[in-house]
Amino acid sequence: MTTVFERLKAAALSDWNRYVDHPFIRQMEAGTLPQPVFQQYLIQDYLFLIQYARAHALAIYKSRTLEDMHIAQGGLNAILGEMNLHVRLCERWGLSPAQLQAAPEHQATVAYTRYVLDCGQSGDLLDLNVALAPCMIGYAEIGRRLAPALAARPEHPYREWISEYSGQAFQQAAQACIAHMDKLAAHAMTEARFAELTAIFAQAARLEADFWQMGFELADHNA
Ligand SMILES: Cc1ncc(C[n+]2csc(CCO)c2C)c(N)n1
Repeated sequence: MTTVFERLKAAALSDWNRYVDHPFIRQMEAGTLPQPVFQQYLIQDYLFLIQYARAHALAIYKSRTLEDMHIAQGGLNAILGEMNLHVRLCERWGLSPAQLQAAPEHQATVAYTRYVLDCGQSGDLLDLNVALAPCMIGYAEIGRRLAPALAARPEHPYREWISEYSGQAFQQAAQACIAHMDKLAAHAMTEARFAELTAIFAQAARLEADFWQMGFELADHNA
C-alpha cells in the first residue's frame, strides 16, 4: 500500500528533489564541500536542533494518547543524542557548546524552525508530524544515497556525518516516522486535508533546501 509519505513526496516532488539533491549534498558526497561551508551549516544545525527539540516537546503536548506521547518522547531523545555529533565535530574546530548556543541564528534557521513550531501550534499532531517529516525522512534518504561514497573512500572527510544518517538506528527511526504518519492519517486525514498537508510538506522541503544554501552564504560572508 502507498504510504502517506510516498503520496506527499510525489505531490511535492520538485521541492523534495531540490532538498535531497542540493549541491551541498552532491559536494558532500564527492568530498569536495568546502569545510567552512560545512562548519557554518553545523553551527546553525545545532541551533536548529534546539528548536526542533521544542517541536517534539510540542508533539508530546499535542498527543492525545500515551502511545503518541512515547513516540514524540523518542524523537526528543534522538535529537538530544544527535546533538552529540555536532558537539564532537565542533570541539575539533575549537568551538564549545556554549559558543555554539551563543551563535546568532540565521534567518533560514529561524524561518524553518518557527514554521514547524507554528504548524504544530495552529494545527494538530498530524500537521506537526507532516512538518517534521522532511527532516527525518529526507536525512535518511540522503544517508542511504551517500553511504556508497563511504565504502569507496575510507578517509572520506564527511564520514561521521554520513555514518550517522546512513546507520541502521537512524534508518529505522525514519521508517517508524513513516509508519506513524500513516497511523495518524488513518484517524485524521480526509482527501481535502491532503492538499493542506502537501502544502506543509512542500514548504518544509523548501526550507530544508534553503538551510543547505545558507551554509554557502555564511561561508562566503565570513571569507
Ligand atoms: C536542517 C536539518 N534537517 C534535518 C536534520 C535531521 N534531524 C534533525 S532532528 C532529527 C530527528 C532525530 O534526531 C533529525 C533526523 C537536521 N539535523 N538538520
